[in-house]
Amino acid sequence: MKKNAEQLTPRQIVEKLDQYIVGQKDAKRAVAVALRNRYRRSLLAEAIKDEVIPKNILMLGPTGVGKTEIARRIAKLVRAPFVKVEATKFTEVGYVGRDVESMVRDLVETAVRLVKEEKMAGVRERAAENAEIRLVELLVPSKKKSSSYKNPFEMIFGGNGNGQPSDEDQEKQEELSLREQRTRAEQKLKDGELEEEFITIEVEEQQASMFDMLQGSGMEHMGMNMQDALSSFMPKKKKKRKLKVKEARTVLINEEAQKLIDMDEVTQDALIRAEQSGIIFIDEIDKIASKGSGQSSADVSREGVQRDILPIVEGSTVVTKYGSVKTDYMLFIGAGAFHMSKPSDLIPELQGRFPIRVELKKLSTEDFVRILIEPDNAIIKQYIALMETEGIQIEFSDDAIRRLAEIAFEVNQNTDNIGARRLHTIMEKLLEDLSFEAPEITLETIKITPQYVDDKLGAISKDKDLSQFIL
Ligand SMILES: Nc1ncnc2c1ncn2[C@@H]1O[C@H](COP(=O)(O)OP(=O)(O)OP(=O)(O)O)[C@@H](O)[C@H]1O
Repeated sequence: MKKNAEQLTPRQIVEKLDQYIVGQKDAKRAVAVALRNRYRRSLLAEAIKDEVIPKNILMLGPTGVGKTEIARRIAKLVRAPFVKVEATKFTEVGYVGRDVESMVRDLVETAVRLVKEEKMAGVRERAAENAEIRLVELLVPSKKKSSSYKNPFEMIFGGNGNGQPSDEDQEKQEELSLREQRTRAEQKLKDGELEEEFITIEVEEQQASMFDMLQGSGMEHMGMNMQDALSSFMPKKKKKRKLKVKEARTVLINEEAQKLIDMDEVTQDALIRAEQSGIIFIDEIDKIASKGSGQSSADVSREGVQRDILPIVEGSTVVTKYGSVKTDYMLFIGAGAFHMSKPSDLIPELQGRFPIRVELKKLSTEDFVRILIEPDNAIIKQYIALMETEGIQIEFSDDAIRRLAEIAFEVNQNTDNIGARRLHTIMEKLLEDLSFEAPEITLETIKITPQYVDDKLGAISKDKDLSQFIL
């Protein structure tokens, strides 16, 4: 299914999003169409293809109502590289114009990780076979170091019980004995009998590259391929580590998979993936819209950030450590509450680049009830699963869930409205004691009733000062 996700119809995309996000139909439809348009564009003849640029989306709505979640889910659905940035970050002291390009660099970084993961998954079977061969070699090294040396396999299982061979036959015998040991080790590995045994393996130490060190120093744009140049001079450090066979296997599979994939190919594919299907989510874009006269220094700085962002959204080439990347066909989703400003307060050029506007609704008590129970990863399902690991069954009655939703709604009204995020803090508080005591509890089923909810949260939720800090 995932492979052909690009070909999903807008209706199917919305259905997929419905599995995770409650309501917000308009926003779901808008991103579904944007995605489908990409697919349509990919089918066009080259000449016209270059003329069709993605229509970026502006999501308007208060915090915690699903803006990021919709964008993130859609990216996951089609395995598109995705990054989220806060526009206000670029108004902070110390940021300079060029820094906005870091969002594109981060996107490429994400794309590289994504493509690498996919390619590693593609060679996993072969990597696992190679890792098994290396494990056998670690357990029974093909060359005996000395006659008194015992390999790890002998340490675990003792010698092979063949007795002392005569001098002239010794070499042959040893070879035979090693071969036999290797066959036995292979079998025991296969049967999972050695998983808990310890072996020593050499692992490469992670070293921060020069380029990584330069990042954020404002010098990264001159980095380009400096990392590659420098890394060829820097020897890779190896370190011995004692690990259980099962852990060593994971390390070895990873190492073998790395060897089997071609990093140049990964980089090339990642650059194309970022260019053709990257999604950049710019949050708090409303905070850089200036409604003032444009005279104050804050206005100037906000407008400055918009002007810095503009070329990226309009389409330009950004240099990254993996190579240059064009931003022309990336999808940009701007998001903000727009309480204090309006989209029309953005500079006209930027407004034009975000032609699709969708408004996300405030969440009601009814929405909260559904968010608690319906999504595939619903919060209540998560807590039930967590407690199950302790042998405890928690059961929420319908009216207890409604009570939780009501409390979340009330606290949002009375303090800050943080949308569905409130459900997380409320649930944490509700189950705080239970989470602590769970390992000692022998009772198998715990029923969460409205009374239980009120006992745990009633007093706090009614006290505005308290709920500000606790819920
Ligand atoms: N409509 C919804 N359905 C299901 N879960 C939701 C919904 N709205 C929000 N959530 C959950 O609430 C949390 C915050 O949502 P999200 O990150 O999408 O907020 P947002 O609207 O992007 O706000 P902000 O701009 O402040 O980041 C997430 O864990 C998300 O899963």
